[in-house]
Amino acid sequence: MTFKAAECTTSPVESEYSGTDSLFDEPSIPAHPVAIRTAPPIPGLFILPVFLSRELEDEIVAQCMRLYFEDRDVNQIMLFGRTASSTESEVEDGNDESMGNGLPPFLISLLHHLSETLRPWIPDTVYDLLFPPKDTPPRARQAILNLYRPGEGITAHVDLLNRFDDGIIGISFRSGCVMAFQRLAQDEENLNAEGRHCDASDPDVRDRWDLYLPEGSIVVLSKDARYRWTHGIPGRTHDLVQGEDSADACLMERGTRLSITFRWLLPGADIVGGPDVSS
Ligand SMILES: O=C(O)CCC(=O)C(=O)O
Ligand SMILES: [Fe+2]
Repeated sequence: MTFKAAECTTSPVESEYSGTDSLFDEPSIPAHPVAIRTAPPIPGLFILPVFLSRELEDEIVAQCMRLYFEDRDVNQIMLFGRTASSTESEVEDGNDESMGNGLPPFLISLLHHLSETLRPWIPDTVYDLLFPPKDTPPRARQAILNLYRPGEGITAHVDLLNRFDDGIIGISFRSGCVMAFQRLAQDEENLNAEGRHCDASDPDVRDRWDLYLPEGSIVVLSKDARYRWTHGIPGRTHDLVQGEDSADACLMERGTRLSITFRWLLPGADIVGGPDVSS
């Protein structure tokens, strides 16, 4: 039996975990949690209910493949912008220097698009982290392009604290995947100290959440989601995901996924020294 993208299981998946033998004959799908489609209650984590248009997605993927991945055996590209600030008139004229100065024009256009798209969906405080108001001390942006073949993922990590500032935007192209969030041990200790961990009736008190990032989706990591939880992508060929309109879980086959992640470099971190060991 093969699974097509977005094909749903015919039987509802009743437990939180898929069975290893009951639903599927082959390929065998290891047990893993059913991923949710809306942001879990992690402060600072947002997944937008709007997606990139197919045309924009096609255009960006074509540029990335042609410029960075075709004919090269690489799966990650880091691009660094230049430190820039902008004046009010530049912002008004749409020539906002801070948007992505030094990054390739198609990524600057994408940032402009994101700045419009994100505004209605996230609180102002988070929006300002991503698209700072004028007079904010200048910083440089980094764009990281990751290409994942089916079965590949990224180890759970917190983006480097001494290199990147708060406010991260991630966009998924061509395929969805599950992003798993795990509470850091230190945060768990805080919860225990507050007695919240003992409250089994509180469905929000969990140490792990699996969130599905569909193709064309935009996710924002800030505050706790950026600093107090790890994020990672389990290396799998299929993801078990909450159904869109019903409670039934769907088995989603992964295709090759390109992600673009925008982050702010901390002052001084744009002087790149050694290799980035953990994202
Ligand atoms: O591919 C993604 O969406 C996540 C990438 C990521 O977490 C990173 O590069 O730090
Ligand atoms: Fe990351």
